Amino acid sequence: MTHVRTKICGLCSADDARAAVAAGADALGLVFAHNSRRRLDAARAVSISQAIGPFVSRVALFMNDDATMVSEVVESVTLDMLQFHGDETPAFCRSFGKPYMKAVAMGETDASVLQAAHDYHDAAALLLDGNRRGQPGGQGETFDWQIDLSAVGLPVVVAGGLHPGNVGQAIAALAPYAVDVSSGVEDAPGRKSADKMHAFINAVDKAGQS
Ligand SMILES: O=C(O)c1ccccc1NCC(=O)[C@H](O)[C@H](O)COP(=O)(O)O
Repeated sequence: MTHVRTKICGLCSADDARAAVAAGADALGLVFAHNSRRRLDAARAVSISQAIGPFVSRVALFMNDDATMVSEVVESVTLDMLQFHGDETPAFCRSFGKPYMKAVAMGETDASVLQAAHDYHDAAALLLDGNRRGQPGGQGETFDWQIDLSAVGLPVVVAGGLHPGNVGQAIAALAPYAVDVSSGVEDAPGRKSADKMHAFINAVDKAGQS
């Protein structure tokens, strides 16, 4: 039996954050990327972060945002990890003194997970997302799960187009450390569904038992 962890991304309210914690999420994602429809301002991010209880990780997302903006977020919001979705270099990712996760855009044929694992060898994890390079994540797009991750050497988080009905298949195909979901547990853009979050985490737990 494997405990596959779940990160729920793109929380836009304190109520949704509480519901995600109640559903059993291991980590919650707060989006600060300048090009996101789920982007938070500092005041809202602080209120969401305060609503998240202990033992649940708070992860802040960025995509080609400038260092000053990232530093301001790191200074004003309680966070456990940073997640970078753009062309940020390894030096940029590690420069904020927080553990970080680097996203790899899998929605194109030449995405090399092994190259990313080599370049970002000090990352806490690699997150494989279904978007094309340069496009924002969180669009509900899957990627081809028929890939061999055995040589990656870093924890892998699978994201992109997951929902309660397909996350079991993704886990069976890729045996990831964790899965990450945003659109697949929403009722409307930026509004999470407590029922869908429960169904998603139940499906993850079930897949980890088989
Ligand atoms: O969510 C966004 O708006 C966003 C914008 C820019 C970069 C990344 C963004 N989101 C990343 C994610 O939410 C996750 O990787 C997510 O699990 C995948 O999203 P989805 O396919 O909607 O489940």
